[in-house]
Amino acid sequence: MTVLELSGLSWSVGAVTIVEKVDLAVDEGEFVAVIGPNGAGKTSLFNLLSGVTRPTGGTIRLDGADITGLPPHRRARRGMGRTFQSSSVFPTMTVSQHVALAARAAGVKKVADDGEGVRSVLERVRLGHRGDDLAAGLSHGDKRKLELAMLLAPTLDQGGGGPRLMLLDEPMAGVAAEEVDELTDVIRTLHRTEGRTVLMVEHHMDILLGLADRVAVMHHGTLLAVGTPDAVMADPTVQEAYVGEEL
Ligand SMILES: Nc1ncnc2c1ncn2[C@@H]1O[C@H](COP(=O)(O)OP(=O)(O)OP(=O)(O)O)[C@@H](O)[C@H]1O
Repeated sequence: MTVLELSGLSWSVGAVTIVEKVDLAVDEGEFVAVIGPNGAGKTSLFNLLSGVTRPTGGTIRLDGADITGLPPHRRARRGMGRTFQSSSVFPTMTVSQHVALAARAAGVKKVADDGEGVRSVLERVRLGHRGDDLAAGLSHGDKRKLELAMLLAPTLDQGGGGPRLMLLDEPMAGVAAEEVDELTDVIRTLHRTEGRTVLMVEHHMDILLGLADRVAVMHHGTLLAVGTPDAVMADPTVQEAYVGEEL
């Protein structure tokens, strides 16, 4: 079943077209990676998907319903959650307090910082042992895990299942090489074991092998190619787009 469907999705600022006529259908439980050279329009596409910016053309459908004009919080209520490219944790708050705050901000009542709900969410992202620590002391990899926990938190009162569709904007950015495997594992679990649909912006193809079902390549705002990681890597037009950059 198609969860997310983009048709002719476009975004221009003045005379500059930044996202141009993107067509993409994502099935339930699928993992689609969005890659592309710097400035290709990946984050702009995510901003359109999450409702941070309004498209100047085209439509976005979630579970068949047109959500093109809905603000971010209404999309969140329909099961869409998003992380941002830059890390957004507060250094002077503890890890548990972050999760509780994210839950309260989404309207979950009676959330205890040290409660069972918060603990179980932290365990799912492998931060169960860090609940009382200040976020300032976390490594980049652990900060990214905390952001994932905060994405799950708004559904704490319904078992903490989290959004059915997760949009992850470069979750590996700034993460040390030795932490990448574990973070990849956490994301894989959220996807496979929990049956969640994931869209993820990622620069490094090697991370996506074994994680993504399909890879969508953006270039100059358009979708250049969509296919399995192997097919996309072997595509001469993709290789050409990446000249001078590592695929
Ligand atoms: N609000 C805006 N106004 C004008 N131009 C913008 C705006 N937002 C983004 N752009 C431009 O649109 C293009 C795409 O930017 P975007 O951040 O979406 O690319 P990206 O693929 O995510 O890049 P990176 O890999 O470097 O994060 C860039 O040339 C950027 O300068």
